[in-house]
Formats: sequence, structure tokens, C-alpha cells
Amino acid sequence: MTTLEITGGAVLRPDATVERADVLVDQDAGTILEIGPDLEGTADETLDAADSLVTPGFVNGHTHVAMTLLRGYADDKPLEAWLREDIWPAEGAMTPEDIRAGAELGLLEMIKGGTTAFADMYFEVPEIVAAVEQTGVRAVLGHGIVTVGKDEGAAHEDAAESLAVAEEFDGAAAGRISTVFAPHSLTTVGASYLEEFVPKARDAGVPIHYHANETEDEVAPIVDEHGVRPLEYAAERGLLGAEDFVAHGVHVDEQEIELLAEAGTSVIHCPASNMKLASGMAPIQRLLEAGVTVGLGTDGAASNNDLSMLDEARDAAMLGKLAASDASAVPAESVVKMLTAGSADALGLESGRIEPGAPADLAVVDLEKPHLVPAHDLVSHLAYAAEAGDVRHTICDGAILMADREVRTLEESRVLERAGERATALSDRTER
Ligand SMILES: N[C@@H](CCSC[C@H]1O[C@@H](n2cnc3c(=O)[nH]cnc32)[C@H](O)[C@@H]1O)C(=O)O
Ligand SMILES: [Zn+2]
Repeated sequence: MTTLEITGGAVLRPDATVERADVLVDQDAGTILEIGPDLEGTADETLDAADSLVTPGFVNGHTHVAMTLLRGYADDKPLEAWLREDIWPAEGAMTPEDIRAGAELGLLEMIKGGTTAFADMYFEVPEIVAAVEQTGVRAVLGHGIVTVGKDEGAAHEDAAESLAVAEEFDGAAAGRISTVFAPHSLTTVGASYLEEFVPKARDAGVPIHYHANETEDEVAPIVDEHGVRPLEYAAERGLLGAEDFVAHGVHVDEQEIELLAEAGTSVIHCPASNMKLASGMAPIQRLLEAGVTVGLGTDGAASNNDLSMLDEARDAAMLGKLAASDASAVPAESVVKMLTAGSADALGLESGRIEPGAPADLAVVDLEKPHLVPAHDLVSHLAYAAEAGDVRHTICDGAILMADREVRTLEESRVLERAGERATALSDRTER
């Protein structure tokens, strides 16, 4: 057995307590073996965690990783106009090589910020699979379907591709990849395609991931056309399974919150995207009180504009309080849970907790920083004060992806250069 020991740190446990402990990892199995104050020190490799907090690796529950190429390409617009006028035309001009370059950039950024797993919805999924294989992270991938504006044949093909991709890549990257069927949203995919493909996804045992109730503009057309709220419409079409997860859930009423809670469908909260696109304030405190599993996601880099999960945690706490008009709403502990176990549970992953037997997906946060002193409460620091740049080491599936801020699975300067070149060329050939 090859082992790794993370020594000298403070460790965040699943009950949100922090204790002085070392963490011993079985690198072959990719799991945590033991947590204790003074482990033997005979491991094959050691990572220093003195003056640091060892936390579960962060789980980005909703993103479009290759959208890093469109970071800063189109800002300051509402969702509809932003997608139709800027984003979709640029995505139409993207090549598989662009997707690979954007995915590598996004993964570099995520690993540097302590993220060890993410859920993605995009196209050219084989390129994203390759980037995940190379970089060593864990991922839940889906091919996003849009049928509006397409003829029947192209729309059908897009939906069929989503199911085929889910079946093909489940278990890839030595089991680090799992997959979802991914209709983009309830308004951008026609009802007939949902009716045809959702039962097929169920038969194949593939969970479903989609955008829901993100903006007011998305709710009204469903109410007008079908006479029910979007999540009732989703439930009627079999889209509210216990393994399914929806991104956003901003404009959900009490009845929809109950539906989510009863069905066991999770919500991935994307506070930065919701603020930037002025989509609204999700009722996170209400969702938590109703017993809905809530995770956290950055959404794509074009609506955020970074992939930092620590930023997202702080945004979630701030926006949750504002939405509830209550400073005690969405407290630090609940945000830290969303950042780790909440997202992991939503995505069907066992990571997100530091305990024996759990996946060794870890981030080590340097506490010797001006903005992290004094150390009254490290859970508070994780929710409110820590930044992506404070992460020292990142470990996933027992492997060291970053040690002392040096990413081992990607050549940083090459990734930055290639992404910059590809993004410029993409922008030059896109008409808008
Ligand atoms: N196969 C589809 C692509 C869908 S991928 C998922 C889509 O979600 C888009 N997206 C990114 N952020 C958001 C958001 O906040 N709300 C809705 N869609 C988003 C993203 O740009 C991408 O086009 C096609 O042929 O157009
Ligand atoms: Zn999204």
C-alpha cells in the first residue's frame, strides 16, 4: 500500500468541529485511512499542514468549465440577452481544441482554489473527459441539450447525444467520472424531447441535471403555457428524482420547495451568477429548513467571473442573509456544509467529509495570512475570509494534484498561454 500523510494541521470534521490531527491516506484505494493527533509518520509521502486547515476538497456543483474562454467576453446583461446575443454565437464557433484549452484553464483554476470535484454541463464532452483524466479531479459530466431554435432532426440528435454521452463515459478516468442526462433548462428544451428521453435516462439509471427557475422570465412562459409552476411541470415529466439536481432554484414558491423536499431533488445554489445576471435571490434558508439538499456552484466563468468556491461560499452567506432579511440566516456552518458535503451529496459523490473510509479529496488552507489572523473560528474563516490563493495543497482520490501551490498535473504557463491564444482567435472569428 502506498500512503500519504498530511501532518501538523487542524482538521475540519463532518460535525463542523476542528481538531489538531494528521490525516493518513491510502493512495492506492484513494481513501482516508486514519485521522489522529500523532500518527506514525512512516508514510511514503508527507505534506506539511502546519498553521493550516485541512478541509474536504470543495465540490463545485454546477459549472460550464470551458466557459473560462469567455471570461470577460460579455458582461452586464440579463440572462436571455447575454445567452442569445453573445454567448451562444461564440459557443457556436468553438472547436474541440477550444473546449480542451478552456477546460484545462478551468481545472487549473479550480485545483489552485482547492476544488476537487465539479459537475459540468457543456458540449464536446470527450474533450472535458480528457482534461479530467489528465488533471486528476473528480467530475459529474453531461452534454447540455438545447432544442429551441433547432429543427426537429438537430434537436433530436442533441438529446440523443446527451444520453449516449452519459452512457459512454460513466466510470471513466478510473471511476472518477460519473455522468448525467443534461437538458439545459425547462424553457430551452421542448416538452416532447423530455417526454421521449427522460424515461430512457431513467431506464439507463442516469441522473438528470438542469437549470431551473433561474429567472422570472423563465417561470412565466411555463405558467402561461402549461398552467403550473416550473417544478410542478418538471415533476409531471419525471424530472424530480432523488438523484437529480437542479441549478439555481431562485424563483421557487413554497409549494415547489415542498416538492423538492419530498422528491429528494437537490438544488445547486449559484449566488455570484444570480447576482451578476440580476436573476434574483434564492430562498436558501427556506430550502435548508424544508430539508432540501443544497450545494454550491460557480456556474460558468462568463457569469461569475471566476471559479473560486471560497468566493462562492462567502457570496452564499451574504446573499442568503439579504434574501431572508435576517443576519442569522445561512450561517457559516451551513455554508461550509454546502461547499463540501452538500454539493457532494447532490452530485451522488461520497466525498465532502474527512472520516475514515471516505474518498481522500482534500484541500489544505494556509492560515498564516493577514486576513486569517486571529483564529477564533476556522469555520467562520472558511465561509467569510479565506480565498482561493490561500490553498496550499490539493489532493483528489489520494493523489497530490497541487503541492505548495504547484500544480503537478498541468503545466501552468502552457495552459495560460494556450487559453489566451485560443480565446483571442475565437473572439476574432465570432460575429456579434
Ligand atoms: N448543446 C447546446 C449547448 C448547451 S451547454 C449548456 C449551456 O448553458 C449555458 N449557460 C451558462 N450559464 C448559464 C446560466 O446561468 N443559465 C443558463 N444557461 C447558462 C452555456 O453557455 C451553454 O450554452 C447547444 O447546442 O447550444
Ligand atoms: Zn449554468
